[in-house]
Amino acid sequence: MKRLPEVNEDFSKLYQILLAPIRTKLMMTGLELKIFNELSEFISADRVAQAIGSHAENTRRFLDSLAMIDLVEKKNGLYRNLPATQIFLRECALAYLEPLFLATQRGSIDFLDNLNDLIRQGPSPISPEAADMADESFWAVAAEAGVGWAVGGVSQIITKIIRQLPEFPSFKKMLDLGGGPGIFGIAIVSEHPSMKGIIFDQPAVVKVAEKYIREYELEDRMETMAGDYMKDSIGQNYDLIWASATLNFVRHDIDAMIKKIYDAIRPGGVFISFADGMTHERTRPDTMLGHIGSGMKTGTDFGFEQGEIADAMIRAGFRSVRSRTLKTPVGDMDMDIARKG
Ligand SMILES: C[S@@+](CC[C@H](N)C(=O)[O-])C[C@H]1O[C@@H](n2cnc3c(N)ncnc32)[C@H](O)[C@@H]1O
Repeated sequence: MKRLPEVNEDFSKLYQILLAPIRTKLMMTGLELKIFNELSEFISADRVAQAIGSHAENTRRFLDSLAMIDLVEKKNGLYRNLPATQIFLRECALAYLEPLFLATQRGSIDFLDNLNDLIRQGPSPISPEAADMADESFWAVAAEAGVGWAVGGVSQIITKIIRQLPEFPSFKKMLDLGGGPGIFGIAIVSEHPSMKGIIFDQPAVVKVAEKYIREYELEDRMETMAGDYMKDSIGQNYDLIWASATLNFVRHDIDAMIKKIYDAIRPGGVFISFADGMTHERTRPDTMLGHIGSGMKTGTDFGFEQGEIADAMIRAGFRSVRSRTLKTPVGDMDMDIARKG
């Protein structure tokens, strides 16, 4: 008789990894069908099917699966959005995440379609992805997609910290460097009674920021500046420079960029960087998985290691740097607060 092998490990984590794409497919299909728009109140599968013009039985099966992955709840045969679904996945929601999720799917998940080839052969010498990232219109689309991550909770996390800085009441002028849609700059300026703000980004991108400045009725206090922050002037005499998820693009020349930021800040001013800070030999946080595909395709490692930016701030001459890791819905991010003497 042959005995069964002895098994002391549990493979449930492996099975969850296997099922993960099903979860993604279900949520993204729910968004595509706009099914969450119908589920603000408890409703039957038949009525949902009528509303979206779908097959009744398969709609019921689909709704059951959405309940399995905790996007909706089911009670007495009726379905309703759970709170996060109601806030983030309904089309009319203020913090609607579909554009962000679609961009992430394209840039992080679809990028892995040829993973086997990428691992065997390395990046292609002519990488359309690298060309995309060098194209400002790519970033204009990314700016629209990025609104959800800033509006959907991250702005609230960062403004809570910034408004408590002892210097905050005396701030007169801030710069949101590489600000994309400018939501963080808008959120910070909105916390202050009089501070003015400038959103700096590439020409096509600041058009998106201008739209949001108008939407949040801050035209009298906010403006944009277009250019390449490595080559062009970024202005001067700022009390606060805020740079979120952007210094990655100048990681290769971080000292020059941070010196430029240092010079643009008035004495006593503050520079805050908000960026990834990888740990455990570049294996944490796992949310950096989103960058695996672009890294392999373009042959670049954009991700910062924890402390890399803080060290560059000290080298540039900042008097002090305080760093903290913040939990955000898209993973841990490091905030480095540097003060100029
Ligand atoms: C990932 S997005 C971050 C946008 C925004 N700060 C946020 O956190 O949502 C990076 C932004 O940096 C901008 N950027 C990258 N390199 C730049 C450069 N050399 N000059 C100006 N903007 C740049 C891009 O156009 C893009 O809007």
